[in-house]
Amino acid sequence: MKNWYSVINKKTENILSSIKTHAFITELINGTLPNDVFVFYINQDALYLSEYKKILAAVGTKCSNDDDTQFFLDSATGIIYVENALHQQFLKNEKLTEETSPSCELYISYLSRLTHTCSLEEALAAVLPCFTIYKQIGDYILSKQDNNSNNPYKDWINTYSGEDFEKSVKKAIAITNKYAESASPNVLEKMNKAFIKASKLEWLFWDSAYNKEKWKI
Ligand SMILES: Cc1ncc(CO)c(N)n1
Repeated sequence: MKNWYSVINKKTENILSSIKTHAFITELINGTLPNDVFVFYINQDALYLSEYKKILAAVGTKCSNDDDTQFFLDSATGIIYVENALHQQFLKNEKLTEETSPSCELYISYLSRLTHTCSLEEALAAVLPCFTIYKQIGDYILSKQDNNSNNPYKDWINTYSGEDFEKSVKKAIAITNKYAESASPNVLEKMNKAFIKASKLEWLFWDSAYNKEKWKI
């Protein structure tokens, strides 16, 4: 199938718009998101990213094309820098937890399971929303900023609406589309499921941060 991403992107428009209208995002846009909620989110995101980078490296080693492998290994390395920057800026002087929230754990575990026990095509489809949704949400938030300099979260906003991230998102889409081109209908169906599930988990991640989700026991 040609241009698989544009088809699945359309199919998941409802998930993207649910993220755009989520209180976490609307309050991030107008700068009223409570600091403790943002800190909870960044703390969980740091825990998420430290596993996600290993997942990207694993996806990279599954690719047979050298350029594709390099891309995922570079993305994994890039995440280490992002993590450190976010840590230093938003988490200094904060009390942090090492315990992943249930939704964070679920997202990491889902990606890890697909990467290690399913086909490369499914793994590629599962990790893609982390790129594409953050790009779309980053651009959306930036488009709603009249005076970005007053927003306490502007550095976070600029990270995901920037050009470097855009290049990387385009490349991730191109690689996944290339594999989809020669995939069977059965594999394409599995790729769709993985992309949809991971997109829902993106929504859940914001929602769980907004509610400062705890383990019930
Ligand atoms: C949960 C989540 N998904 C995607 C990204 C973008 O890398 C992120 N930082 N966190």
